[in-house]
Amino acid sequence: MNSILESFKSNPVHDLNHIIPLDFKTANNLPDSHKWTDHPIVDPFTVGSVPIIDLSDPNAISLIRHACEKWGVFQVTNHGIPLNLLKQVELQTLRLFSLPADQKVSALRSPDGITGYGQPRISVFFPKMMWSEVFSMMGSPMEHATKLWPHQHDHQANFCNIMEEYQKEMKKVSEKMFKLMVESLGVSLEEVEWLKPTMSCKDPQTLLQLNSYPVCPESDTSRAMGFAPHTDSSFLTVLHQSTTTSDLQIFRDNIGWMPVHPISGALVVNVGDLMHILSNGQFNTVLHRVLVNNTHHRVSAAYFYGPPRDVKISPSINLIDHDHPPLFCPVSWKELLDIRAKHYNKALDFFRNDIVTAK
Ligand SMILES: C=C1C[C@]23C[C@@]1(O)CC[C@H]2[C@@]12CCC[C@@](C)(C(=O)O1)[C@H]2[C@@H]3C(=O)O
Ligand SMILES: O=C(O)CCC(=O)C(=O)O
Ligand SMILES: [Fe+2]
Repeated sequence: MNSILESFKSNPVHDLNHIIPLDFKTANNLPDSHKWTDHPIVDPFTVGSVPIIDLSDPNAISLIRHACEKWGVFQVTNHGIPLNLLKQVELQTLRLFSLPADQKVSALRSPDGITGYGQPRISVFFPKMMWSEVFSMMGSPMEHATKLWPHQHDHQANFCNIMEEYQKEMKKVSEKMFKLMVESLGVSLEEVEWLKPTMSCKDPQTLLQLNSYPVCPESDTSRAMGFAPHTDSSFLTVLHQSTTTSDLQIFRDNIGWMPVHPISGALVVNVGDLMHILSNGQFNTVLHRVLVNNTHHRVSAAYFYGPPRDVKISPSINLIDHDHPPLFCPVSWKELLDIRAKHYNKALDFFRNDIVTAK
């Protein structure tokens, strides 16, 4: 079974120190284990800002194409997700991460698991720990909710209902964004046949991850890292971020790091590695990171949208000709994750036709 769950089983995290987060509530300074070297911030006013696309704009498709090519990220408005649901997700997220540490640890992600509470998966690639904690789910989070709130059945049910409803809405909006991106490339939807209603066994693989960045106790927050630089491996990621601070940043070649300022009600859409492959390198998989602040507890909800199990992604035949040979060989999401588990952000090179790399 070529699914992303299998990838986690075959690449377990051996060191519990990379799964169990710090007890942020009791930390009154930034421990050495969490001190990173300085990472300078670029002045946002000199370099433009991440495109904002209104989905009801008649030019939305060409704006999406431009944003995916030049930025690899954009913010969408008029996406159809009820604002009240976004608020509810944010409140439930704050509530979950405000629980005592031992209660959160009772729902710990297992070393070879994908769902539950813990540190970001990429922690194993860095010598320093991140100032963050995450909770991931695929479908109903009930199994974990019963551990988080063992005596509060109402709360378990509330949490699960909101998260399930949110995943349903995210699936719809991700599918919409995926179709718009594919269409904007001039690629026929026939090619991505698993989107057809008749192919119900070919469901996309998805994951919802709630991220928490507690208030940093140090005044010089530049020594802490909320989420280390990475690209997402999915086709695309739809992110809801709390509006309190501008800690999410993207990296642009020849410019540097720049912020993705939160806009109330808007969703951030990241192009991921698999979309970079499908577009034969035309769409840019965006490198991003999260800083921390010393005033607000920041939360976000990231929905990763990828192909069904066993489906191999390769550059679209519509984008290939004599002058544009396929840059990548076919790869499933699981195969990409297997290589990322060992080689992290260098993984894409392993599937490039013009680079021979030993796996
Ligand atoms: C669906 C997935 C995307 C992800 C790997 C995973 O299988 C589960 C965790 C996801 C996540 C979330 C934070 C950033 C990221 C790079 C990570 O380490 O874990 C992504 C993974 C990814 O995009 O490869
Ligand atoms: O918290 C954020 O804004 C981004 C989190 C992120 O990049 C991720 O979950 O992959
Ligand atoms: Fe990400």
